[in-house]
Amino acid sequence: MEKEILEIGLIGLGDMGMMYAKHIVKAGWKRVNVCDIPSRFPQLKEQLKDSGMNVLLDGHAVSRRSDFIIYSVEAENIGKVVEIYGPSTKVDAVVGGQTSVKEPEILAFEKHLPDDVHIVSFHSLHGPTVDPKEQPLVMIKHRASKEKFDMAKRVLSCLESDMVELSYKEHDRITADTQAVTHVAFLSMGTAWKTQQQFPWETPQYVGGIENVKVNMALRIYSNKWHVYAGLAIMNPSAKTQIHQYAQSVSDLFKLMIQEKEEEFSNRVRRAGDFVFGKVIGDREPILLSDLYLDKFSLSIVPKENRKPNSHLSLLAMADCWYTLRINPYEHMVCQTPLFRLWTGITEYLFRNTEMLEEAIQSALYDRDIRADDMEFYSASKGWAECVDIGNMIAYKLRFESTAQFFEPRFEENNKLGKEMINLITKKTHNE
Ligand SMILES: NC(=O)C1=CN([C@@H]2O[C@H](COP(=O)(O)OP(=O)(O)OC[C@H]3O[C@@H](n4cnc5c(N)ncnc54)[C@H](OP(=O)(O)O)[C@@H]3O)[C@@H](O)[C@H]2O)C=CC1
Ligand SMILES: O=C(O)C(=O)Cc1ccc(O)cc1
Repeated sequence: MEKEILEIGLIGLGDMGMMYAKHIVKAGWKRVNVCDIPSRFPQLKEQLKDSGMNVLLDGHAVSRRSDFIIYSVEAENIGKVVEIYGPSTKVDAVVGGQTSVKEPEILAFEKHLPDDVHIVSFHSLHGPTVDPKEQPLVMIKHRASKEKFDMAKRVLSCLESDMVELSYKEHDRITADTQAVTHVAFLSMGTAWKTQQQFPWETPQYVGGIENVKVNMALRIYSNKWHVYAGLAIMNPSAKTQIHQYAQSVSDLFKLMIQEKEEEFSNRVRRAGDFVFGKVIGDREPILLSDLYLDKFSLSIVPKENRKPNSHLSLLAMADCWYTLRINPYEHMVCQTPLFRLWTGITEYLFRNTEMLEEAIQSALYDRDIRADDMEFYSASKGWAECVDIGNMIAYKLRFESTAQFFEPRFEENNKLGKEMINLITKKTHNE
């Protein structure tokens, strides 16, 4: 009955908005009102004429008649868009948003929505091409009665995601670590490869299991829309501290490496490893059982026997950053994205594997070939951290797009492998 009466509205019909709308229609909600910017109205009306969606001209039309309105626009635009359409919200409706960072969204809702509407925000912790089933979905009951919150949960239950209730501040603090820092690490790898005009699949340091994760996930990020990553890094007030520390950890370790200060370097790495992984080893099954699992996801043309050891500066710095900020990544698994899980998985893999860790420390200190790569990685991570710190969206876009262009020819093939890799790691998550 409810599915026939209640009207669900979506403002913003990009990748995520469309994914939500399709699931909601499929679940049997009969009145799903959607819009994108007004200039796309004629094209969307034609394209979606048999979709079961009711395409409307703009956010005013959606807001006036919908009982549950979902904003699914770019984080940098949320303030402006809510300012325009918020005052048209139907009395007693529930309003939510799907942006990746919650503070700007909640502030926009508080500022521009009438007092007689409810606010329930949320965030699917995966991209639009990942099956939402059993992926985390953060639910934020910000200003809502229990009855309205339950209604929002009933509508979103069609995603079959695992709902986690948090406050918006908790959400931003945790995702600064699970998402923003992870992205900076992968973005920096991409920038470093591009600066050297080096394709990692042609390079002997990037052969084998955990290297495949680095290459694949870095390219996966660069194949997506820059505004998603820029928004969640630049607009999240907690992200700056964590990204700054990651770049600082890269810098501190790199300085010790080039000075060949073996004892200090190796003590610092082991201290971080003990703090982050010391207690978990023995207590829980590793995220990645074996890097052999990941061997089949290679883009590499270099035979495995020609592999060269890698210093894994990016992973050593991650552990150092967690240690310095006293962050336990396992406590953040409630907000894990597939990327964060893979990233934590390969870091854990390195630290659990004594031989591999020793090899990484030795190559970090004494392998001069690797220093060139690590120097570029150091400088790329500094550049990304500065860009986020200054908060310049245009600089972020230019940095992002110039590297994306370099890798573009490999996106299609890479994303096929990435999808399989994410399926594998997701299956393992739910077997735990
Ligand atoms: N992509 C991802 O992996 C994930 C993204 N998110 C979040 O979801 C949100 C949407 O991301 P995503 O779908 O990927 O991005 P898209 O760029 O694909 O979609 C955003 C859409 O909003 C539209 N839009 C902008 N202004 C208005 C307006 N005034 N009225 C109506 N529509 C408008 C845009 O239109 P146009 O482009 O024509 O201007 C665009 O179609 C972001 O906040 C992102 O952070 C959350 C989880 C995962
Ligand atoms: O897994 C990741 O971190 C991604 O890159 C996909 C993504 C991007 C933005 C989100 O808000 C949630 C997921």
